[in-house]
Amino acid sequence: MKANAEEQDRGKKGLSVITALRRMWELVAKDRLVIFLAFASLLFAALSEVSIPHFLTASIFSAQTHESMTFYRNAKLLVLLCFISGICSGLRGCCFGIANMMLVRRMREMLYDSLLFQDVSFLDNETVGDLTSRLGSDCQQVSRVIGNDLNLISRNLLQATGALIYLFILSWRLTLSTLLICTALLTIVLFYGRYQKKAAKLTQELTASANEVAQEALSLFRTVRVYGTEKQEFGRYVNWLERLSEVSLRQSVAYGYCSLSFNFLYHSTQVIAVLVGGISILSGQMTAEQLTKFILYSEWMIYSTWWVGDNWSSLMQSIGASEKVFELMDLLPSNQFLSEGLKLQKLVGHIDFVDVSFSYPSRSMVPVLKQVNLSIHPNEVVAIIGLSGSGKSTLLNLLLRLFEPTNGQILVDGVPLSDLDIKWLRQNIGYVGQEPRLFRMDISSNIRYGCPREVGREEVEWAAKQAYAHEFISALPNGYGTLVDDTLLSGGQKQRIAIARAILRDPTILILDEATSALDAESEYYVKEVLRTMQNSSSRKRTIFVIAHRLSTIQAADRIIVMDGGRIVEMGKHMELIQKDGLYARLVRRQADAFAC
Ligand SMILES: Nc1ncnc2c1ncn2[C@@H]1O[C@H](COP(=O)(O)OP(=O)(O)OP(=O)(O)O)[C@@H](O)[C@H]1O
Repeated sequence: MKANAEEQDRGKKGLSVITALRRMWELVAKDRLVIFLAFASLLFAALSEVSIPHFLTASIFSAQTHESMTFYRNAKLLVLLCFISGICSGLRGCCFGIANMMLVRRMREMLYDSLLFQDVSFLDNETVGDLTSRLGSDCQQVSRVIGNDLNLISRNLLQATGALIYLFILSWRLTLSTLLICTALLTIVLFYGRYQKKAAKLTQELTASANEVAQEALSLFRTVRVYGTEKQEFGRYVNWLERLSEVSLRQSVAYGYCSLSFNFLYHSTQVIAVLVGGISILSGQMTAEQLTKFILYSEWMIYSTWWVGDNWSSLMQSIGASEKVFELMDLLPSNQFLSEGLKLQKLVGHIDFVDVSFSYPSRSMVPVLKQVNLSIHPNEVVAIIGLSGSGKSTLLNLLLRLFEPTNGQILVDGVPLSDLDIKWLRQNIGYVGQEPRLFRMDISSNIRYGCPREVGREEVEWAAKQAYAHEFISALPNGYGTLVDDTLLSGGQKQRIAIARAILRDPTILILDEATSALDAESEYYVKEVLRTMQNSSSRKRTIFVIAHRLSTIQAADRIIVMDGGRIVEMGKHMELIQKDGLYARLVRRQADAFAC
């Protein structure tokens, strides 16, 4: 409890600059050579740049006093300094750019890796739009830290320090006035930086929400069109944009105040320098050359101070954006990936649900499964039916270990599911979900997707034939090489590809979740045939679960399980259940009536 409270407290305060920079350093430390080279070239470039005004003024005044030797020496040094600063600046930019690229790449890699290994329930609390926004714009914003912010802060700090030392040598009195002005400027810019950090966090959140709304509407484009809600969706998006504009407006006003202060203070330095310096020249305490150098270096210093502050506020924005990214990166992977687990020599396909109860983490008070007891024999074909929401898919989700039972346990070949190597088990399960989704790749790759072994073209075609998908695939312009995505094929075609994908794995356990619901009557007949072939195949037997609303498919099962309100209420063969005249018989009658109508 205490640790939790501390964590929350830290979350509220936000990430400190040091902690954020340390985290970023850990990400790029492998390539520290590039970073050292970047800082070394930054040092040389800054030192040579800060020396240029001195030699520039010295050259001009030595020419005016006809000291040709001094003039040529200064001019040569000036050329050399220009070369050094040019080469080192180029090297600095290149090295910081590389470091930047490495930082953003590793950040995205680690964030994506962390997201992919979360529990399935993680997505109940986070939205896809928000997460892709973290991966995209937030990581991009953080990438400015090394290549831009730190680079420019260090460069300007070095130059300001060099200029300050030089100014003190020239006139400590004048320097104190410049220093006072710089301190005022820095205070203003630092306050502005703090404000920017907060504004950046808010901007990230609002951008993520806007993304989320747009992603939702675009992915449900057909629904939006059919219901004519384009204007409504546009309004939802614009609502977030308006809030974003308000924040940007406030940011712009703050920036305006900051620029105004800079201009005022900058010109004050010049006026003070000319007034005090002019009096000093008149009284013979200073030469015109010294005053020129002073004005050049004080300008340099005030500009550097401004840039340090400006880059500091940009750094604050980046750190603001990094908070949620690091938070997500720090999430521990799902327990399933933490331990190795057992791999059985051979999976037989005997499954026991023992007193299994379950409620979804996002609705922990609502029981979805209540003390389910069920024993499935190897090679048995089990059909699960029941009213919508009775818990059929949930039961099979638990077998796939997408969620853990709240109570009770599931045994596979007598071994608790939680003790098994889940990756190995899933390799032995073929799964066709309620709404099979296809990846944006060719059909052949879609069928091969996730297959644990190398498969050739013949095997892919064989699986497609088994799923009665070969014919329509061959009729496509590029056959198995046709690029598809989730929208290009009909529901039934997508389901047949998903069935081919499941068959290709040669699974011991096959799960078809409403696999026939999107198929036409002819395809449904073929799928029934697939089930029958698999059941009767002499070489390979499988335990098969089918959730289907079409009773014609279910009748072929060895056993029918009827669920209601998270419990198994009936179990048996078709005829037995019809004679029992319970829920199953009612469902059959209801479907028969529906067809008669
Ligand atoms: N991720 C989730 N978070 C919270 N509740 C959920 C989640 N998924 C499903 N539920 C709830 O669990 C209950 C059982 O859902 P389930 O999908 O298992 O039913 P089903 O019998 O397969 O229904 P259908 O035949 O309509 O697919 C439903 O009340 C549903 O609202």
